[in-house]
Amino acid sequence: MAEPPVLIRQDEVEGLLHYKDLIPRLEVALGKFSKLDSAEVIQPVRTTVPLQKYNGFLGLMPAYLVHEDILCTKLVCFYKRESGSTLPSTQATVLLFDPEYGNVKAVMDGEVITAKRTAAVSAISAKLLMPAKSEVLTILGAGHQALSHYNVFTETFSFKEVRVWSRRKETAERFAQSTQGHVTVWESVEEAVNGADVIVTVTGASEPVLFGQWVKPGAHVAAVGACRPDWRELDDVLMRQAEVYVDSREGAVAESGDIILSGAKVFAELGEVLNGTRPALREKTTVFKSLGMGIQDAVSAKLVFEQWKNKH
Ligand SMILES: NC(=O)C1=CN([C@@H]2O[C@H](COP(=O)(O)OP(=O)(O)OC[C@H]3O[C@@H](n4cnc5c(N)ncnc54)[C@H](O)[C@@H]3O)[C@@H](O)[C@H]2O)C=CC1
Ligand SMILES: O=C([O-])C1=[NH+]CCC1
Repeated sequence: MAEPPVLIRQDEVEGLLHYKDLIPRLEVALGKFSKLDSAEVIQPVRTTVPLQKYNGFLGLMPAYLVHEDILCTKLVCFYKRESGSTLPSTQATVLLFDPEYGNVKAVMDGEVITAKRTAAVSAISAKLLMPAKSEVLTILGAGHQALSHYNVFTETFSFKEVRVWSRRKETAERFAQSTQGHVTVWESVEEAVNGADVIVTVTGASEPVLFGQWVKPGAHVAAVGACRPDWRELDDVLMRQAEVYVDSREGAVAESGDIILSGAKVFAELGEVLNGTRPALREKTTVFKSLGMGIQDAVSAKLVFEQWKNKH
């Protein structure tokens, strides 16, 4: 009979999941995904169950990586929160299975995984697409994703200046106090992104907060929020003037309001760039529209479980 699943708590996941291990595995997984070989990677577009009464959704995100034999699903609830709300906007749990028998090997916290794998994929996009000499990073939003993006972007690259904007100045100030390095707080998005080489949008907005007219030509935008077909973070001008990269085309055309409502064309998946089948147009203005993928959770969960087993 199978062993009962181990339970891996949030603080343990935090200590076990490191960007230096995670980024190379995510790059391999994204590349495999973009080869569109269903004998290698199986990942349906996430199923969402609306929670109308609470302004949220339950997302089911299964994935199977055949060669690595990783079978996993994440269950994630995400919500549109009013300004000043203290309720979390994302809650997640990850289940790692034994694919041969079907038993669950591990149940683990999914919040750290979601924060770190999303930020790591944005860092991969920046590595491929940001201008060669990038000095200024602006983060729009000051929540969980803002912090994980700050951490991986400052660990991976050397920006001369990091700026933050949030719709409440106090939140941006609290964020700036919580980071290891110096972060400047800006009161308007227009000023915060002026001259920025890399812009990360990690807000809970459902209307555009970043407008193309403010974005420096050639800048790279990693757009992480707005993951419903009627939600936006970026305006039509930016979406149409930029070369648009995505994690999954199938996911993007089903779920991204920024893509669907602007009519922007998807230029490439990150995995296609990693595979060398589509170019990285670094000299152009680029948007990486991130929606999040089950395979990203799957490789993260495998890594956490491996590290956990090494310690027990
Ligand atoms: N692409 C992906 O893989 C993932 C995307 N997300 C999305 O990333 C976004 C940020 O997530 P978290 O940092 O976990 O949330 P959080 O609640 O910790 O932070 C959200 C931030 O956005 C700001 N915000 C909320 N509503 C806003 C509005 N209408 N206009 C401007 N700013 C607003 C808040 O003040 C806060 O600074 C959310 O949209 C979430 O759904 C989350 C996980 C994965
Ligand atoms: O990939 C993910 O976990 C999510 N994408 C949008 C909200 C949660």
